[in-house]
Amino acid sequence: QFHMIKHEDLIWKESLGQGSFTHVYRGFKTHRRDGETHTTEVLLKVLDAEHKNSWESFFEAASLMSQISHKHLLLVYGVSVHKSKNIMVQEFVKHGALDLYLKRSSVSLSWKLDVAKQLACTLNFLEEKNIVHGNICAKNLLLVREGDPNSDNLPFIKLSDPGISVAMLGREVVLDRIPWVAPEVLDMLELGQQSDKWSFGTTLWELFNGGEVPLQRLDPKQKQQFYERRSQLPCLDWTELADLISQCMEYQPELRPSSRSIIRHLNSLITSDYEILHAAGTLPE
Ligand SMILES: N#Cc1ccc(Nc2nc(N)cc(-n3cnc(CCO)c3)n2)cc1
Repeated sequence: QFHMIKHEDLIWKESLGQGSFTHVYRGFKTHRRDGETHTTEVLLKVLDAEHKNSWESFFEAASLMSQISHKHLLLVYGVSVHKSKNIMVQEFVKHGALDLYLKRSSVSLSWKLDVAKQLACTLNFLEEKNIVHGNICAKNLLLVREGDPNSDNLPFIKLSDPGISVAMLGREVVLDRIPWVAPEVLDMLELGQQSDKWSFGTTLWELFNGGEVPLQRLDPKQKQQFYERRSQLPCLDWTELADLISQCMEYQPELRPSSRSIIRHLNSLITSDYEILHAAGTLPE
């Protein structure tokens, strides 16, 4: 169910960082069509050699993304296997991962709210297809278009592939995914429809906290205790949004809101008055 790309058709450029058990590089893929050679800029995601036994999960994640197409889902061109290297070839997204972008840039409240709505629509699309992503986080949101503060053209994001499934990762790595991984997944290592809602809540927190890494200073043990004590992330000063985050990060999966009600909640948030008050430094009590 995959387009196989020949290794010699790949051109490797600089390393762009890493995910769980993977390294990512900028690159190009060449393909010939009616006698002409075309090159397309791509993102090359390489599975680390020492984790090559996770290659099924690695490609399963990619095939999930290529079986369905949606404007907010990253395009996967195919895979390339060469000697012991497993490579996923995906569209290169101009502005990279959202977590880094948020750390570097200041964006308006309406910018953030628009990104949140795009992610909520994507969550709804996946829910209607009964597909569980399993790794929703700001690092896996890619910024196709920046949108600029002055004019009103808005940002555009795409959700990346989920990567190696949480069931294949070691306990240490799963603990380190607290607070994105839903509490029930930690126990039974089984992803359910509702677990994406929890991760959505954490991603909203990242989005409205300037890309700050939640619970960054906690070690795996303390992160485990965070869940054992049913703790919540520090709440934002925008109460209506903080309410949505805590609804999504409800410890009982069945109490989390449907993606449709998440969309309704986001559409009901008015940024204008809040933005003015926030700028003025006087927050509504
Ligand atoms: N400076 C800069 C810059 C960096 C990257 C991109 N583009 C891009 N496109 C993708 N499809 C995936 C990623 N990507 C980045 N980090 C991961 C691993 C964590 O998910 C995936 N980056 C564009 C500009």
